[in-house]
Amino acid sequence: MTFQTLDDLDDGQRVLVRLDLNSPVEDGEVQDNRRFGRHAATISELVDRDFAVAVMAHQGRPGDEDFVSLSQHADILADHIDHDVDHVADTFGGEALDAIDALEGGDVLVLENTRMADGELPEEEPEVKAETEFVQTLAPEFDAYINDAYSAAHRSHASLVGFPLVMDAYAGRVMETEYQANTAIAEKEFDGQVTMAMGGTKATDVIGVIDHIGDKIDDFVLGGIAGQLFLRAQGYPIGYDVGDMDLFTTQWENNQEIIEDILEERGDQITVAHDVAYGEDGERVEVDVDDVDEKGLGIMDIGTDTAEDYAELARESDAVFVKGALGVFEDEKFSTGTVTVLEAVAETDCFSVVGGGDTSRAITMYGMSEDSFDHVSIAGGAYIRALTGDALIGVEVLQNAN
Ligand SMILES: Nc1ncnc2c1ncn2[C@@H]1O[C@H](COP(=O)(O)OP(=O)(O)O)[C@@H](O)[C@H]1O
Ligand SMILES: O=C(OP(=O)(O)O)[C@H](O)COP(=O)(O)O
Repeated sequence: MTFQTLDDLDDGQRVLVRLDLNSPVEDGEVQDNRRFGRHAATISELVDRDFAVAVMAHQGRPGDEDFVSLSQHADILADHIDHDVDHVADTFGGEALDAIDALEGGDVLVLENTRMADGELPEEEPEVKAETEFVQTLAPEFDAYINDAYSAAHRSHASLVGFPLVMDAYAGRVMETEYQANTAIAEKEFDGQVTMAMGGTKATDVIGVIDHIGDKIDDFVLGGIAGQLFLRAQGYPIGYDVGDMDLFTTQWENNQEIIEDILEERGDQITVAHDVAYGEDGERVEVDVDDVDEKGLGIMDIGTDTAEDYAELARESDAVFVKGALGVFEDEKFSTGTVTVLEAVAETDCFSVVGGGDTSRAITMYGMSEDSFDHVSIAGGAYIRALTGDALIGVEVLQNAN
C-alpha cells in the first residue's frame, strides 16, 4: 500500500473529506446503514484531532428517486459520532464557501450532494477533473484532501479523482482497511485451502471472479441465481423466473456459452448444489437436484445438505471469501444456505472477507457479529473490481499523489 494515511497527517488542519454515504432511500427517507457507522470512525478521529472537516459525498444518480439532498445524511452522521454536524445546501458556490470559511477545529460540515454540482459528472480522466471549477474552487480552501470512499473508488468523478492531483492527499481509515482486505486475494499468500462462496443475482459478477482469480482459489461453492445458471449448464432442468422478475432467462441467454466454457476449463474447482429449496403453500420444500424434473420450480435457496457440505469446506479452509447470498435470506425460511455458511466462516479461525451490500446485511439480520470476520466490506462494485484484479481509479490517484 503506497498511499499516505491519517497517520501521516499533522493534527488541527483544514481538511476536505470524501465519504461514500450513498444509501437506500425509502419514501424520501434516507435509511441508516453500515456505511454511516464505518465512516463515523474516520470523522470521529478527525474531530478528536481538532481538524476542521468539510465532507463531500454523493447520493443516487440524477433522474433517480434516490437522488436527494444530503441534509438527512448530516443528521444520521451526527447521531453516529455523537457530535454536531452541519449541512449546507451548496457544494462549491458562495454559500458553501461562507460555511467553509466559518469552520473551526472540531467542526464538521456536510456539503451538498456532489452529483448536484457542475463538474462532478461525467466520468473523465483525473487530469480533466482536476481542472474543473469544482476542484479549482474548493482545493485552495483546505490543507489536505482525504479520500475515505473506497466503495465509490471505481468512479472517475471530480470529488474522487480531481483533488489528489492538486493538493496533498491521504486515505481515510475506511479506505485503508477496505483496500487491505479486499486486495488480500491478490496479495496475501495462504498455506492451505482457499474457498470462495458466491451467489446473489448477478451472473456477470460470479463469472468475472472465476475468470480472473480462478488460479488463486481452490474451490468455488455456488448458490443463488448464479448457482442455478451453473446447474442448468450441467444439464439440470433448473432455473425459472419467479413472478415478474427476469433474474434467470436473460442471464442464461447471455452467459450460457461462457458458463459452459468455465465448467469445461475449471469444472473440478466448481461445486454446485446437490439439493435445493423452493416454496410451496408458504413452506420450504427441499428436493435433490437429480429429482427435479420440471423447469417451473422457483428455487429460493440451496438445500440443507448442500449448505452443510459448504460449511464443512469453510471450516477446513485457511481463507474464505464470500460474495453474494446463497439464497433469498431476507425470507427466514430461505436463509439456511447463506446463514449456515456465514456461521461456519464466523466460527472458524480462517482469514475471512464478506462483500456485497445485501450479503453483509445477512450478518446483522441473523445475529452474527462483524467481529467474527476479518473484514465485512461496505463496497459492492468496488469489491468485485478488487476481487477481479481491476484497478480502482480513486485508489490509483491516491497512490500516485505523493
Ligand atoms: N435463488 C434466488 N432467487 C432470487 N434471489 C436470490 C436467490 N438467491 C439469492 N438471491 C438474492 O440475491 C441478493 C444478493 O445479490 P447480489 O446483489 O448479487 O449480492 P450483493 O448485494 O451481496 O452484492 C439477495 O438479496 C438475495 O435475496
Ligand atoms: O453505492 C455504490 O456502489 P455499490 O452499490 O456498487 O456499492 C457507490 O456509492 C457508487 O455509486 P454509483 O454506482 O451510483 O456510482
